[in-house]
Amino acid sequence: MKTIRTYNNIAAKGLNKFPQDSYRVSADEAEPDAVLLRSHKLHTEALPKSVLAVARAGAGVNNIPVTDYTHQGIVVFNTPGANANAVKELVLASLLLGSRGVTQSMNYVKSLADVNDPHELHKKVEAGKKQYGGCELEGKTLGVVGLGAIGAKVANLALSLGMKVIGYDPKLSVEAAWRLSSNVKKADNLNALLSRSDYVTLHVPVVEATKEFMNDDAFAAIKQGAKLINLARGELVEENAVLAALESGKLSAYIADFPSQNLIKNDNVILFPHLGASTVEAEENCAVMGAEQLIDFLDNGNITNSVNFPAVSMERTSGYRITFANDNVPKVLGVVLNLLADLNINVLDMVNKSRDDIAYTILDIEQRPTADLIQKISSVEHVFHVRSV
Ligand SMILES: NC(=O)c1ccc[n+]([C@@H]2O[C@H](COP(=O)([O-])OP(=O)(O)OC[C@H]3O[C@@H](n4cnc5c(N)ncnc54)[C@H](O)[C@@H]3O)[C@@H](O)[C@H]2O)c1
Ligand SMILES: O=C(O)CC[C@@H](O)C(=O)O
Repeated sequence: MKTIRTYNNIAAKGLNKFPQDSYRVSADEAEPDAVLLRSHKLHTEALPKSVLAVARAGAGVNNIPVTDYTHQGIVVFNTPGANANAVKELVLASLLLGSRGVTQSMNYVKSLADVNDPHELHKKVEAGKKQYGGCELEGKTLGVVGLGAIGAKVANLALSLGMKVIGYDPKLSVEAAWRLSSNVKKADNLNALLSRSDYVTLHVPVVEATKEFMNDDAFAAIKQGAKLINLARGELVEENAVLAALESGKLSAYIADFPSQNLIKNDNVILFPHLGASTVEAEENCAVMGAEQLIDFLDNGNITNSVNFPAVSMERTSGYRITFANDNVPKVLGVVLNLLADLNINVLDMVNKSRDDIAYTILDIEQRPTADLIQKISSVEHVFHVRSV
């Protein structure tokens, strides 16, 4: 029986993917084979030695100490694109909330709850509305920082609303570029985007290079009166810089799903809880994708959508499969293959891929691997993980 430890609320549709006859899934597994989680922070927790993989039902992996896990041979997965539509739709709401005084005018109407005379109410509603007039999105410019799964959807949606769209993504993958309308204009650098955009929306991961990249310098470059939407991560924005930009009027609104005390107190900030991906559909998509990736890894050794290991998959040609991970240095694969040859073990199929410092191999062999063989492969210099699956 394989075991999965869950953190957070994982959608039942995903949990139901684990076959009940071969998997036990709960929040209490003490020595799980794998972990399935959402935003729970693993940085301060020691994982049991039994854990082979961690799947993040979501996009951002900043709650997982990925580098440490890589060195422990733990494969970390995420679920790219599975919640992109949910975030795109909340960006649309944010664009409108930032433009039309919707929340403020709703509060004004609520404040009239005790005005019982219909004529008086009508007079007050009509008189009050002029405070909440806004402007339209059509014809305005949206700057999209990060054009991955979410950024591309947001950019394409904004074009359909009649907005002009500028994008900035120095690491844009070819696959992501295919998803993007050719009407999205490319900014050569961040400041070129910031200086031309009426609205700026952030869709990049938090990594060393992006931590607090929206700082005083960025706000100095931003167009006067711009509005900033951040449904990516709070850490991307330097909080004092955003407050100073709001104070000076350089920024006219900040809309985010990462509240803090200082932000809550500011009238030009519109905040939600961390809600970007909280739709039934997104939660199910993420849970299903995360579960399927874990099952394929635990049952077959295949790796899809890992953030630290190479993508490696192979159809099974025999019932006997060995997988191993090693430092990405010469000769390791040759040594393992020689070891098999010396034992007269025929290799039926094989795939080997590398990513940065890590190499990963799947070997289908003609006979059941013995514990002694697994031990011998484990002992090969630079091999740090071996499994018979
Ligand atoms: N609020 C929420 O609930 C919620 C939901 C989903 C994702 N997110 C956040 O949004 C982020 C993006 O999600 P995604 O699914 O689009 O991820 P993604 O990996 O598909 O796209 C990220 C894009 O950012 C680009 N990028 C990286 N560094 C950059 C930089 N310095 N400048 C410009 N672009 C850069 C990458 O090249 C990539 O194209 C996630 O990492 C996560 O933190 C938040
Ligand atoms: O799980 C969630 O609710 C949020 C997920 C989101 O932040 C992500 O990075 O995908």
